[in-house]
Amino acid sequence: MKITETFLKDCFIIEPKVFKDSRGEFFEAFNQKLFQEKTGLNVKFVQDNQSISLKGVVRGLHIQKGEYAQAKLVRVIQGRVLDVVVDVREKSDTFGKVFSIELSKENQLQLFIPKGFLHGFSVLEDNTIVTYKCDNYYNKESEDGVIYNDPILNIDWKLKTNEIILSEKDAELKLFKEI
Ligand SMILES: Cc1cn([C@H]2C[C@H](O)[C@@H](COP(=O)(O)OP(=O)(O)O[C@H]3O[C@@H](C)C(=O)[C@@H](O)[C@H]3O)O2)c(=O)[nH]c1=O
Repeated sequence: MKITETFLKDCFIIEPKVFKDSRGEFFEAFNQKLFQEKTGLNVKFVQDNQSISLKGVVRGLHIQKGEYAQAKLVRVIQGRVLDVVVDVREKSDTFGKVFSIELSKENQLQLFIPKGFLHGFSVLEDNTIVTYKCDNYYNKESEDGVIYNDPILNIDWKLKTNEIILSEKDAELKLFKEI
């Protein structure tokens, strides 16, 4: 397992060690001990989520605030997404900075997102399955978010404008300057 910190502190790219043989392949999708050794972070995951989406879907940008803040470990088990995070930790040197990475079934990369980040992804292939571990439970009242096409963040979601599919909730999210 190779773990590399992105230019956003505490946000890591994880590349699992894949064992291939005549049957197929095997990899450890998560190993608490190795994760802690290589990141220095003691994260305890309590919820696993999975979504399946059509090409063109954008989910995000989402965050849970306060006592329900969540760190997440995201991977794709079918298809391809552009995974996007924004550092909104008030005292961070990289506040407001965006990081994005393609996660796919093929590249098997994972992104660890610390608490205090907005998170979203655009779906680049039909029937893409995204799964992610969270270190805190879902809490509707703690949800907040920023609209995907915020002019300050100016994120390139790698989709054509006319193919973007949003939930009603995501279409009404606020601007970055309001969060
Ligand atoms: C996120 C979540 C949703 N739900 C329910 C609420 C709602 O009825 C339905 C769909 O929820 P949403 O529309 O919020 O799902 P979605 O837009 O996929 O929300 C997710 O987006 C990505 C980008 C994240 O980072 C996640 O933390 C989460 O916010 O599922 C849960 O029961 N538990 C959960 O943990």
